[in-house]
Amino acid sequence: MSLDLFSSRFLFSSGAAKKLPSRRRVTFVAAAPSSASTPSPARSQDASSSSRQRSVRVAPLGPSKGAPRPAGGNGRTRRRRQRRTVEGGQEQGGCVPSVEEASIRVGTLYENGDPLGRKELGRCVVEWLRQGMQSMASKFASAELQGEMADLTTAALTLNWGSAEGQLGFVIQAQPYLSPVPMPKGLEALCFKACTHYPTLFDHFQRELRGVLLSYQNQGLIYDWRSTQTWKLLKEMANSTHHRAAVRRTTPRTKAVHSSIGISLKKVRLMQDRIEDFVRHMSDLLRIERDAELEFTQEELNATTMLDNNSKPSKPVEYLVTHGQAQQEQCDTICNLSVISSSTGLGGLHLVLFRIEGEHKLPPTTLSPGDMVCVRTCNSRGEGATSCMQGFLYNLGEDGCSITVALESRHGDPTFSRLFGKSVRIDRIQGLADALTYERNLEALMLLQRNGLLKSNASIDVVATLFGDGKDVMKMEQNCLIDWGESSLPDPRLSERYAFDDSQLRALSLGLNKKRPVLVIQGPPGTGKTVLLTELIVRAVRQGENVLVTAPSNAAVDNMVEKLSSTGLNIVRVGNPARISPSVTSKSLAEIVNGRLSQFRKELERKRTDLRKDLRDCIEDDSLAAGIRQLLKQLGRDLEMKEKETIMEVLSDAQVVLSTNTGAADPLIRKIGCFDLVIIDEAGQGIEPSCWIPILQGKRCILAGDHCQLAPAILSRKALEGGLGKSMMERASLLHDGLLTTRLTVQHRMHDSIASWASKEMYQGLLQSSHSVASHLLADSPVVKDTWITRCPLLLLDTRMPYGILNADCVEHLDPAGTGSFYNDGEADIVTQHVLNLVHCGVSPSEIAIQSPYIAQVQLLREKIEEYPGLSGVEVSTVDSFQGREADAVVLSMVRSNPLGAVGFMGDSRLMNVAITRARRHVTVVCDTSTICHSTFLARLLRHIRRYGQVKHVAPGSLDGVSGLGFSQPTLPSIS
Ligand SMILES: Nc1ncnc2c1ncn2[C@@H]1O[C@H](COP(=O)(O)OP(=O)(O)OP(=O)(O)O)[C@@H](O)[C@H]1O
Repeated sequence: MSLDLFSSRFLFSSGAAKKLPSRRRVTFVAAAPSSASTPSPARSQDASSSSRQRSVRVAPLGPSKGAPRPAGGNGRTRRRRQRRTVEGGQEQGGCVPSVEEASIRVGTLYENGDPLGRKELGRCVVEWLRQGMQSMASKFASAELQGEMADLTTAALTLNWGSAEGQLGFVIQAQPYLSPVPMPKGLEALCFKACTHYPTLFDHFQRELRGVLLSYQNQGLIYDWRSTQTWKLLKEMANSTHHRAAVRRTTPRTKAVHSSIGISLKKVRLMQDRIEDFVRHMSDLLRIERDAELEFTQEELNATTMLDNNSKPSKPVEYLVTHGQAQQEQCDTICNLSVISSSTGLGGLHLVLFRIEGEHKLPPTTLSPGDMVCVRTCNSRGEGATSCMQGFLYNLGEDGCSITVALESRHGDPTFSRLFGKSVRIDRIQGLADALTYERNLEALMLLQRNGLLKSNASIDVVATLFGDGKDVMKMEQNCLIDWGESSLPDPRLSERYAFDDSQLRALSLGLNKKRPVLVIQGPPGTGKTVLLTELIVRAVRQGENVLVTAPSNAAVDNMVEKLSSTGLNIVRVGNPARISPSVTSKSLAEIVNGRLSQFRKELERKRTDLRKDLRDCIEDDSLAAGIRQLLKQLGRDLEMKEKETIMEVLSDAQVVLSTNTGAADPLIRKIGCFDLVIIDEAGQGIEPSCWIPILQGKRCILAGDHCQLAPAILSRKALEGGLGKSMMERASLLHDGLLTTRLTVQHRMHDSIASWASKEMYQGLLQSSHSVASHLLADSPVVKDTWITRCPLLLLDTRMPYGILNADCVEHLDPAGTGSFYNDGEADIVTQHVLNLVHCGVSPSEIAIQSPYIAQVQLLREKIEEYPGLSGVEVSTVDSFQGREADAVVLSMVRSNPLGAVGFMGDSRLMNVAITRARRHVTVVCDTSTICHSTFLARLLRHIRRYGQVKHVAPGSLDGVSGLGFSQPTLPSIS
């Protein structure tokens, strides 16, 4: 249906409404009233001619380009939009609507829901509408007075205002009454929008009609305004289903928007529902995992060997509850300790000093600072008598008799007081269920649920992005609240440190966009995530942002601290001092604060000494002594106060704060307030609840990592299957068609023969090698001898001899400690011999890393390597703990050798991906190929090495060249 408003013929002023030939085709001539309040036939011609100037093609179909949008969006955007429209209108000249406006299809406008609000239209437009509608209302009301109502009613009913066509008819009828009223200058577009909007017009008309009728009633012209024909007719229309449907189409409730994210409240509620489901599910999984951890912890504690029932508790054996050689890797225990003193360390930790009873020294122990320990009192047999108190080993005293443990005392109740005067035992337990971590994860979920979508939440854009749907994200972008584009870099190629490749530059540019709430940097091994993050942090600080950097593990955080140390930024590492790597302690909060307080402490100590001396001198004088004691107490309080002040000073001055994900819940960090940017490194390795701890403290976040490398470590199968093992990074990278993610594609670490295996196996062949590293070898270094080994990027040392013979020394053994770990003595010998060879060739020990997925093998290898002083500096570690790092030469001991072909951990593609890709120039895999090839994944790796590298059959201890390596030879024959 298309109606030309000004070809319409409907003569109100005649007082006789003509019956319309058809409801589908309506033609009117609207005679506008002589004045705003009393329309008169005399002025109708003028009105009609003036209204001709703004002819409108009415076509109740879909909206056209340039049609005013329905109310919505936030005020700022709307105003901007209005301004733009108004400016456009002015260009067309004064009150005359533009051609674009004139051809607006008002079909959707006239029927489009709730009235445009007073705020939206502004006072001038509302006044303009009021005048027009008052004039129309007066016309209706005067018809009632003049007894012409019957005709009017007929006209109205014919138009059937309650129907869809009727609404359009109403809009058309209103035009002649609005035309004579001059539009407020500069607001023509808004007036135009309002005068074609059925609910708005109806709303104003109704209000004005009531006013006019009321004034008639006041003048005594009518008895009760409510019982007039006119009003009843209007109410009838208002109650019609069509009218209601038109108004209901966009009800105010659905149109109400969240003022921070510009999304309708209805959708925000959906988002909140999603958050609540997520929080409920994750909390359940955390609880399941926690139970599994507790069970495991209990088993570990129970497994701690006690003294034999029949043995006499004779000293000094009882100090060390011995475990088997292998068992020491899992659990080490020291008994017969007494509490000497306690003091409060930074962050509210209670540092408790224990000393071995009597004149004895501490027994040899594998305990080292940072180890998680359980502290209990014990009886003379070493049996635990109280429940376990968790803590960390802070340090082992240089006197060889003492040990300090940092115990948590979060509720102001130092429960360790019950340890005083008792015999205490300390157990190191790996995988001890950490109550604090669990509580912090749960707290983060609770905060997400409670505050996630609150206006006051700094990270609301991040929450909305991660829990909204595609349309929500688009809406936020349309409203200019967020921006997914790249920021313009001053000169991206002028990095002081690296010539970044294109994918790195793109990530850098996206990461510096302050309006981007979430960026996922997905980077395969060696693609420069760590160096990129370093650069990003430097530049973010330069653009005025303060940054919180976290990672799931202490090792990964310390890795970032190391990288940032050389940038000149003011960085602070927050966390338990016992768990911070010694190489970065200078950047730890405790160290910095201690440094700043050293003078103050010295001064305070001097005052204390003087006061104590005074106290001794006046011990007789009670009041004087009491006064001195007060002063001593005051000194303690002063120190405490000064410590607090200094901590806050250091933290608020810091441009970058670093901690683990769970460490970010530290009240000291929370006190700093909101960060501009939160960066999570190794994000693929952390469980999602832990990532919410830092994320909720920042305005935007960057997750960097690789979900093809190590995943979060989950103990419970049920929790794993429930999704706890899926990292936030993995989830985010699948959201909104990959909108949040950018990929790094060029690796700058490995020889291409090494990288091409990872590329094929894990990255669909998309990982390219930078030219600068694609062919680099050990032999390229001027200090390394040119031998066939140093010219070989991939080497397989096969413990299975040709014709399937296996050396008896090279079979796997289960750890007798019952840990489930395996070791392989023969393989350990071969690894050691090979490393010796590499060192003989000139490879620096610090550039060699030995890895194995089995802790028992790692322990064995450490012992073997320690036997050779020339090998000191060679890193021996589990694959997990070497993630994020690199070495020129990597030697991997696979351990498994059994007739069943069981490969255990080795079949985990992510683990192998990490293990192999740590190497820059050379990888040696030591294994029993006949066992390993039972895994198709590993068989492909062996094939790859055979094709691009060298294979040798080896036996341990063969110094005569039987192995083919000639281990006794310091220099090896070159293959060239
Ligand atoms: N643009 C570049 N130019 C030269 N070298 C680079 C560049 N980017 C990264 N590198 C080098 O590549 C190596 C790997 O970088 P980095 O450790 O940052 O990678 P990563 O993605 O964090 O690796 P992984 O995930 O395996 O830990 C480093 O030696 C680094 O110095």
